[in-house]
Amino acid sequence: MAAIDLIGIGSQSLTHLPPKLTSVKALLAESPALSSLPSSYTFPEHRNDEAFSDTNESIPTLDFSLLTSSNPDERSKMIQELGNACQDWGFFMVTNHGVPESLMKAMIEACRQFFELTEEEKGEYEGKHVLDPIRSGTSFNASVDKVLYWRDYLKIFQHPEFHSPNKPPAFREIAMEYSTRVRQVARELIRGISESLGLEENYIEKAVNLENSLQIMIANLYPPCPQPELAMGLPAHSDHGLVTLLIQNEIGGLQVQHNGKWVNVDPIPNSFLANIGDHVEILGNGKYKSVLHRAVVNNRDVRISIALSNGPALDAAVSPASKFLEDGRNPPTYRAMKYKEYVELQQSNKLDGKSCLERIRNTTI
Ligand SMILES: O=C(O)CCC(=O)C(=O)O
Ligand SMILES: [Fe+2]
Repeated sequence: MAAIDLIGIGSQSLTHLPPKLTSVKALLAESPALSSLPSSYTFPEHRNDEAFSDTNESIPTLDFSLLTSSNPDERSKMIQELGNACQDWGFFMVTNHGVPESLMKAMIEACRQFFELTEEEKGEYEGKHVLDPIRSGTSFNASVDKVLYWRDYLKIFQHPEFHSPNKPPAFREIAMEYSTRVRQVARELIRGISESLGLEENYIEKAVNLENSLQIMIANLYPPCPQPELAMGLPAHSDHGLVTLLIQNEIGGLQVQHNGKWVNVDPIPNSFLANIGDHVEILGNGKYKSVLHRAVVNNRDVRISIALSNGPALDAAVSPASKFLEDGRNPPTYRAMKYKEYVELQQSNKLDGKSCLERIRNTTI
């Protein structure tokens, strides 16, 4: 594979991550003419060997306004569609959600500006424990990842307590408004999902103590990569919460598992890409699957994505709804664990291409 010269001024190759470089951004600032991927980011196995969908399948699109429609027929039709989307894909696009496009763009811009801060400024949030309310870093879990991922991140708790970095100055106000609006969309989706599972509309809300739900903003930066086919932005994983709502700048990179094959997802502008997380899979005792997805990188454009993970309250221990256990004939597939412990379990380990649910699956059945 020919090495690609990112900005065309000669070539330079790095085989090791220099000490003290804490982000992909810093690596590229230090070596702007980097033409080959440092070995610390190179995956030995070839991604192109994996099964790719050869059909033109695309994830379903749901019109959010119909979910909140006062017309009961429209609403029940939409609940049915939501249930089908959860069962067939675990992923769907949400349009007509009512969150202003200008706010979505401002949020992406604020995150871009955060990543532009100096390493020193970002350093305040580095090396933190997984339950610290603000943390930034690189890769997924750089202390245990054998090969580093081509990704820098910022993770901030937005609820039940709101947190924000102090810089850039506009971040706080934009994030406060954005996360509040997204939480409203997430709550409606959670109600719809509850109903689509044949449960009371507010069953999930009560079971997970949604009033005190943990909402985390995860901003991901994927700079252009000299040999993208050898690197990975974020490996296959499922999300730990209930519903994740994702936006991105206009650059694609997300791939979703569907029927055992990878499918590229190109979101339509001004929409959310939604997916269900592990805790919806738990609540339905496996009826809806929390689907594996990953982010690949490219050699041209900076990609920014912002995922808002909406989960149970930290101290809620969620278990399958009794309806799915059918008087004990279907034993629970997962053992109950406090969400706090589950988040710690997922975030403190390597992402190994499997869902964290594998770790709490009951093996005696
Ligand atoms: O960057 C992406 O599109 C995926 C991000 C993601 O899956 C996550 O942050 O959990
Ligand atoms: Fe994810």
